[in-house]
Amino acid sequence: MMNFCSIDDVADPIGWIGKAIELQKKIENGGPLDKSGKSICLLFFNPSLRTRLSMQKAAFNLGIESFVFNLSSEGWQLEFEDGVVMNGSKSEHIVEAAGVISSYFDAVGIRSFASLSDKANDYAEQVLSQFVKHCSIPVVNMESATLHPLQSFADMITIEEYKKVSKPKVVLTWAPHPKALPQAVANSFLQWGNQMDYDLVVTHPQGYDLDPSMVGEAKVEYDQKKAFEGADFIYAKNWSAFQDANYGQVVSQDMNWTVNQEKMNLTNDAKFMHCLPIRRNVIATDEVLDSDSSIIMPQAKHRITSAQMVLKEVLEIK
Ligand SMILES: NCCC[C@H](NC(=O)CCC(=O)O)C(=O)O
Ligand SMILES: NC(=O)OP(=O)(O)O
Repeated sequence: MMNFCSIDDVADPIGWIGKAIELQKKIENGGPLDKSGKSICLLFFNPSLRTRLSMQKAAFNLGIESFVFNLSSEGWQLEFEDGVVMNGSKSEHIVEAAGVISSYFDAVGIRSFASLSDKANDYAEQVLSQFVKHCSIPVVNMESATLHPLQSFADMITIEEYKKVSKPKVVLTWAPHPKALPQAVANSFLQWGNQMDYDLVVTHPQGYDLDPSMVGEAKVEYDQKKAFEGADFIYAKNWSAFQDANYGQVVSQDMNWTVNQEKMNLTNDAKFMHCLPIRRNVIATDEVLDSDSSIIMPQAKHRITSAQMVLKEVLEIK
């Protein structure tokens, strides 16, 4: 066994340099791996279970090597502003970080939630757009400040699989939560839902109106019970306030908005959906989550489907 702690550990340093130059040629010609030779970097500024594991499983299914990097706990603190004098706490600029990642991998996935304090930066997608600007490889959104398209794509696949009518009534309902959460999942669900042949409704208490450009043609209904009538799909999600005056704040924790069986009985035998993780008996009751109407497990399983499709497309895998 050998260590590699200093040059003292290398018997033939000059020979190693020759060998390393040969290896570099192999790496440039598609890598020494006998699989697709493709690799992705999955960068996380925030926690994840489904996104991380479904991306890794999808990569595995495609013969792609995935490298997970929990940047906020393990990496250098990144500077995203241009032209700053970097004499504070931030050690590395996005320009170099993105450049290095681009030179190592074939694609990069980024998870970076909203700050919920700076609406302008969040809705300008400061972090994601800086990666897109400075990376020379495809960037995959693994939930950004305002959008979660891998989730919404999986949601649409799930609705397609379970719908019993050609134009289902799909209801996105706000539900209470103890913490301030981003609007990304709701925004993205509405963006994708607007592209489908759905009777699309969004219901929430006053004060939780979403960005009108995300709501699009969806009907806004402030009476949750009315919204549930005749629904084929109930999609529950919490989000914090979008309005300027109280952006990112919890303006209501009204437990009357929890999805329960009594409300599900108002629907057209609707299927219940949620992106997970879910707070049981806050967002929805155990009774709903453990009922036959709940399709949260197949929905989560389709995260692999959506991830695999996206990786195939961005990496042009035939
Ligand atoms: N990726 C799916 C949802 C992620 C995030 N939820 C959360 O942070 C929930 C955390 C909690 O329940 O403590 C959100 O709402 O955007
Ligand atoms: N739904 C979702 O994105 O789950 P994770 O946050 O666990 O990745």
